[in-house]
Amino acid sequence: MSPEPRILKETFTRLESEPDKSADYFYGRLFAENPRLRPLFPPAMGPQRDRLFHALTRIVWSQDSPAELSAYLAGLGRGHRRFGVRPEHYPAVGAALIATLRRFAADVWTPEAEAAWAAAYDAASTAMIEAAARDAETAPPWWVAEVVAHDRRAADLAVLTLRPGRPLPYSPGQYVTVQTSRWPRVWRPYSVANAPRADGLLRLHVRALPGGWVSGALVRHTRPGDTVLLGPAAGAMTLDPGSGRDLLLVAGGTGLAPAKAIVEQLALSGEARGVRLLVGARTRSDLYDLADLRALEAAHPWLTVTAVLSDDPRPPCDPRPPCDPLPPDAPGPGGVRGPLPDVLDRLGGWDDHEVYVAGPVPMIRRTVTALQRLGVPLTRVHHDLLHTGDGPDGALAGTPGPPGAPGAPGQPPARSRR
Ligand SMILES: NC(=O)C1=CN([C@@H]2O[C@H](COP(=O)(O)OP(=O)(O)OC[C@H]3O[C@@H](n4cnc5c(N)ncnc54)[C@H](O)[C@@H]3O)[C@@H](O)[C@H]2O)C=CC1
Repeated sequence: MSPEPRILKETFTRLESEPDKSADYFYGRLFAENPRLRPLFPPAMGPQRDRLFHALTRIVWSQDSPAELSAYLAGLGRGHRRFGVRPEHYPAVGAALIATLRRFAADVWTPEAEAAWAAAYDAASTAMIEAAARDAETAPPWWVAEVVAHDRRAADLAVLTLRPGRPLPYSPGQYVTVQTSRWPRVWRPYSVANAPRADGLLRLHVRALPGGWVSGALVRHTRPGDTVLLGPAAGAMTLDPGSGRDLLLVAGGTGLAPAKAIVEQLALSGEARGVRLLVGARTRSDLYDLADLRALEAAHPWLTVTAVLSDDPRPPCDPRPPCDPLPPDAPGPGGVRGPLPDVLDRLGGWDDHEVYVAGPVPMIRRTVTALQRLGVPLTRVHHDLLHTGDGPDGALAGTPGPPGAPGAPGQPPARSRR
């Protein structure tokens, strides 16, 4: 290893040990010296701190993997276009970052450390600026989209259909960020729930979180005819074109959205791959899309959908067929009881499958750990740790963790709906 990554990691650990204080110092300094930059940031800075540390962590720990670092920085550069960030803003951020490191890593700070950070920041900002410039040649910084349908499936859940004013390219499994007129400069990630269509329509599954700014606005205060802004598509939870393996899709709650987009992609492509979709919900009434899923299952013999209820008051059953089915009033047979990560081993062998996992962050982490225990190589487990954490203090734009890792360092805990 060249000395620079070692120095970056050693000094960065000092910031990691005091994340709140160092982030406060960083932003305090940045805005005191550059007040014109404050309007580029959202009103509540708590979430921004998480994003800063997440990005720095990725940059520092990817120094030894240039291809991964370069892909990450390109995405970051493209994503920053929607905030109105311009090339001339970068030096001020770099100066505040180095001042923060100088202070919080004082015990290990040397001229070599200063030079290593200056070089790393210069390389990172150049990569971001260049990626943003390339992106600007073909894509807008954001898309204006009209809400063409708003299907309220429950008091706290809606399926929105959006029509972007111009085509928004994405792959099934990816997410877009959304801004509503109620909360300027506040963006939250939502997975697209359908494969790309000729008419360009996108569907989003949105659960209003308690105190959720954007999710509450989208579920309770949005009507057909309203407009929202969409950021560019991102995320690594996409089908591997080189793999013909059967798929296991593990979807918790609105984590169903990307799984459904992948199912639609396979239905359109005609690829002959078996797909097992496990749809996790707390209770039967939380299975907000089961009727649609049963219709897909009836239309495609390669698809098996199994509902998994974690908080059902009735006792669990043995899920091996013939399993105690969901009661007759449920929209279909074959339900299983238990937490999603815990039922995996009872439902089959997955070590030869390609697995996609989406849902609450703790569920993803536990599922990835369970799959690892069951012998699935981490290179075949795909997830994005998409964390809406919607609200004044809980937002973190979804960013993928390192391939196969159950959780990227620096991720804050998920907020529970309970
Ligand atoms: N690409 C992705 O990963 C996506 C993630 N999401 C996230 O999924 C979440 C969905 O929220 P809701 O619909 O309210 O889901 P929910 O809270 O109703 O939970 C859905 C399922 O996850 C399980 N679960 C929840 N917490 C768990 C834990 N700590 N350990 C194990 N299992 C757990 C539940 O038992 C249930 O089966 C949101 O946080 C959203 O940000 C949503 C869309 C896409």
